Amino acid sequence: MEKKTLFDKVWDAHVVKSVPDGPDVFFIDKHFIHEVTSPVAFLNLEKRGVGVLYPNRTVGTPDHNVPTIDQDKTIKDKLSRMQVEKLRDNCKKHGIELHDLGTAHHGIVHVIGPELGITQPGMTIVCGDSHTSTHGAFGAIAFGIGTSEVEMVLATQCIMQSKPKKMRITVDGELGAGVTSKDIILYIISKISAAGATGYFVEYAGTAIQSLSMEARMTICNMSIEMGARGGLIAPDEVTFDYLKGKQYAPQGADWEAAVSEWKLLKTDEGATFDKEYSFDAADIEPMITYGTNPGMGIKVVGNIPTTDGMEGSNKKTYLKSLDYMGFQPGEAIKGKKVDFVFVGSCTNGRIEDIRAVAQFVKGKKKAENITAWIVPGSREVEKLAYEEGLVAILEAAGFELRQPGCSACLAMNDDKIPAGKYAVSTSNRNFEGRQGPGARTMLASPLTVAAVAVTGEICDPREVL
Ligand SMILES: CC(C)[C@H](C(=O)O)[C@@H](O)C(=O)O
Ligand code: SF4
Repeated sequence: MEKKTLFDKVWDAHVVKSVPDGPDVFFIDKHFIHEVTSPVAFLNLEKRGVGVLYPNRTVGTPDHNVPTIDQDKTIKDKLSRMQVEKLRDNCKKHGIELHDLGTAHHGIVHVIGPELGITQPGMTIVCGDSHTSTHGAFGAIAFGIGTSEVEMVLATQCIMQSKPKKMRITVDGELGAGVTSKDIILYIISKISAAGATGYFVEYAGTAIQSLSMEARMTICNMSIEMGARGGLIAPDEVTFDYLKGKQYAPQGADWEAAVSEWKLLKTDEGATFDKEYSFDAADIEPMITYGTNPGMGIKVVGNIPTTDGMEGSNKKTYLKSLDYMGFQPGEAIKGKKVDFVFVGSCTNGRIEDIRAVAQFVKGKKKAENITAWIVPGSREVEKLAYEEGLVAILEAAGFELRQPGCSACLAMNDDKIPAGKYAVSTSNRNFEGRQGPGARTMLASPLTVAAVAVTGEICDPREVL
């Protein structure tokens, strides 16, 4: 029998029609929409007089540009208000489920999908958003699409897709103390570069990956896109099933049993081949931080910023430009650099385990005076748990400011902007120039490292801060 990878199995099960030498017509099980990339798609449908084919396969939430204070009041920013209102109108008109601002399951689209059990193994999932790759943690094929494809999915529940190449990244062994899944993915990207997986769909495998919780797996799949991959996925296992069991949209009763036995088949066959393979040893991974302006520019927190040795021409120029933006010199240590802001949130690390990790670390401590510390839960559910578990009290006592759910300072489309020239250590996924505000300098790290930085006020090794 033909040996198949997990990716092949899910892909092949969703091809409606194979077009010789052309892209496949590909069926989409679930479609998430948010306020930024859906309005034009709906507008075009309207112009064409076309409806939404399967409204119950689409779920919406406003997340990108919503304010994170006073969410019960009218949104002040005009563009944001218009986009959120458009999303509301479009969902209402087409009978699409919407988790609106202030409702129990509002939040970042990639946080609420898994939380509600909408995201399930073996599914195909799309959203007009690159970090749709997050959902791959469940053994789903999940990827971002453009607005014209959003329109196509709304109208037909299908898109045209050429099958990407397949890559497997295996991480075996045990993680050291203070090393988290965020460090794994920052490490991988630093090794293979921000373009290293371009054209591939990545399967993450190995004992270090299997040992992770669902939330930690989501952090890894989330950042697949930051190394150029179309998406990333992890074979579902007992951890996945335990996470999903009893969730609102997960199958129930006899359907649950049937689903789990199907899901258990979703793994790469022994002997199946990949177009490219990488292997890493978990023991080599230490707490990581980025020093530059793409997520591949990462080093261990105890490391030095690379020198320009061996770099030439435009590469060297781009590298120095990036360091100049960050205000860093080649060869210097990153530890001890003063920081102004910390941001805990986003679809990478804005889930309850992340907030627990930060709260546990800062309990009984105070943030440093030079630090402004923002904590933005990924969803209302996360916010609720953070209150119930007493985490908010701990964080506020330490001097953190809690905001309401949304993308917030991850991309600073709302008022949550880091001022120009200031340094932010952030649990999010992108450190591009101006990402967190014009002129803002972003350094990506794990929630644990961010917590340690909040307390010391400078780049530090969380393993050394008691
Ligand atoms: C606004 C949206 C289209 C964008 C994306 O696709 O990822 C955003 O979520 C981001 O993280 O940059
Ligand atoms: S939290 Fe950040 S990365 Fe995630 S969807 Fe929002 S803007 Fe994009």
